[in-house]
Amino acid sequence: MSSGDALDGSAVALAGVRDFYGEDLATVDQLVTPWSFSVASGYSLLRDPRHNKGLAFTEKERDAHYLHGLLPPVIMPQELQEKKFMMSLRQYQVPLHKYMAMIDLQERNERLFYKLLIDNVEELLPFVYTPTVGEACQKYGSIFRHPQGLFISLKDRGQILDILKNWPEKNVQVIIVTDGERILGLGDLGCQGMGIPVGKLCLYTALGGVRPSACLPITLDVGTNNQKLLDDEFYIGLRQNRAKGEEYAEFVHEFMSAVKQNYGEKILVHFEDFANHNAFDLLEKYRSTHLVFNDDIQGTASVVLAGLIAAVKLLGGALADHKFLFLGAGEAGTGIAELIALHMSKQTNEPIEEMRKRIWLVDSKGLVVSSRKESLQKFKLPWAHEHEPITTLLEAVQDIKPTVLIGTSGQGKTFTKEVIEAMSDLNEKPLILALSNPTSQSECTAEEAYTWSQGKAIFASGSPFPPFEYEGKTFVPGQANNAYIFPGLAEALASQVTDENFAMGIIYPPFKSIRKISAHIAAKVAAKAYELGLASLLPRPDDLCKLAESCMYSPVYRNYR
Ligand SMILES: NC(=O)C1=CN([C@@H]2O[C@H](COP(=O)(O)OP(=O)(O)OC[C@H]3O[C@@H](n4cnc5c(N)ncnc54)[C@H](OP(=O)(O)O)[C@@H]3O)[C@@H](O)[C@H]2O)C=CC1
Ligand SMILES: CC(=O)C(=O)O
Ligand SMILES: [Mg+2]
Repeated sequence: MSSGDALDGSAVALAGVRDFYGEDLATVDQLVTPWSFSVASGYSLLRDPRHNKGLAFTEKERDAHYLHGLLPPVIMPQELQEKKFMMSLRQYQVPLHKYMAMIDLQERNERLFYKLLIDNVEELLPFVYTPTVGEACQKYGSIFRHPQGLFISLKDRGQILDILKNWPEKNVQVIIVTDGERILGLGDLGCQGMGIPVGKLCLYTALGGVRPSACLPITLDVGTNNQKLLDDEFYIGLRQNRAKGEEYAEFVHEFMSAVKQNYGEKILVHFEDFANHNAFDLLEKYRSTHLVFNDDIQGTASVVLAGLIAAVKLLGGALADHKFLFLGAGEAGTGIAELIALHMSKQTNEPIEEMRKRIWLVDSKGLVVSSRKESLQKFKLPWAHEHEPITTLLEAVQDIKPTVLIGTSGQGKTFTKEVIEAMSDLNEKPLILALSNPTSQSECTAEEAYTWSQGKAIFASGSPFPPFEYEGKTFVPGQANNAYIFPGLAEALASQVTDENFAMGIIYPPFKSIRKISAHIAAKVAAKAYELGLASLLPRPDDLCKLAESCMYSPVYRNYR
């Protein structure tokens, strides 16, 4: 196509956003891809991950699809394949090897991959997701085998719509896009950040039940400022420094326009792991024209609020009785802080400005206070309260006297023994959330939180920690990770925490029941949509939870005619 034509607003309006197949009069001047569809059989069926069943093909299917001779005689049902794969996976000692084995399986046999992930979610999540996915991104160039999403680089300017059309799935419903600048707490990983949208979309399917073909991972390669990667002979991205300013904005705008033109108004664009100097602006810029969601700002806020609502049940009192101190005043920190303030304002009928006064943030320069206003980024301004400057976290804890301490700094080991002890001196049950990922960047470990607080802390973390025994009592740390929610409702998640969970000090329900949790959250979201008159499925089904469960992707092999 002549690239510019589809990109301004008027062309988008004319072009018929749903014309995937190039059949509308409005699009006659545009080039289209000549798609053809055929039934996979024989060797190509075995090489097609979406339809491959490995040794599970029946005699009848082997007859009908020209598979005889291509497989050994045995017919192995999916359950036995699953058992076999789990046995071999457990042999690997190195987490990255488990990650690679899982990715290989996904590329070979998608349904078996998801069956494994769904049935063994607590065991496998740490490999497909944080912490291992962080290491995978750092080494993505060396372990790269097959592309699992779209790489759109600055070289593709003017042709982004064409690039989107190269993706084989037409009915995409959700895109997770990153530009790789703030990958977990590991910083700028450039094009190698692709592991994050790929991993997160696996969770949309495994945890949330969204079909895999509806999910599209995208990395926008605008360069990297990570010199180590630029010098790495196996680096897979553009070897240049990051585009910024207008060049960056125009590139992202072409992408956002092309996405809507190709997939329609309802496509969800989930922004992930952008640096905060772009993340807030992108959310603001596109929230009125696109269905956008920033997981680090909004998803994290929901999950943390859910944990706090549950924790308050354990502690007694109301959320507004608490005082919050954050280490880290970026996307996650200010996103969570704002949702807490909103929630407290709703609960107390007090203005949000009053509620914000109960929340304090520390950044790399110390406590965010009004005397710093001139030099603060916009998203920190609501938190710049009147106070003397304070430079260290320990002093901030001693002075502010928080009941809740939340780590969103991306800096490991910053909740020191002194900090945890100070929290424990101040509170009978200090609530400590070390949210930074991966494990290496966690503000403290579960063991440190429980030991230094002498078993008093209620603790949850962004990456998983195993249960820890302290003086004969077993503490099970919860995982405060946006994986629970990617768009969802905090109250719906909090209501899933049972008395049994509370008894172990957990403020999040276990991941093993995640599909039930997701259905419950989806039902609450749908109920809200009906309440607001936004739902299109009419009449309203009686049991929204059952409906949500019935819509979920099932990884069970299908029978072929
Ligand atoms: N558990 C979960 O679900 C989630 C976890 N996270 C994790 O949270 C972390 C932060 O992410 P995000 O908020 O997006 O990142 P940002 O870069 O937006 O924010 C980081 C903040 O930490 C501050 N900071 C950095 N170093 C220090 C230090 N030594 N002492 C005090 N403050 C410091 C920065 O200060 P300054 O502003 O001065 O630079 C900034 O305010 C990451 O590790 C990420 O993995 C993120 C989203 C979800
Ligand atoms: C979990 C997540 O989104 C992050 O650490 O960035
Ligand atoms: Mg993230």
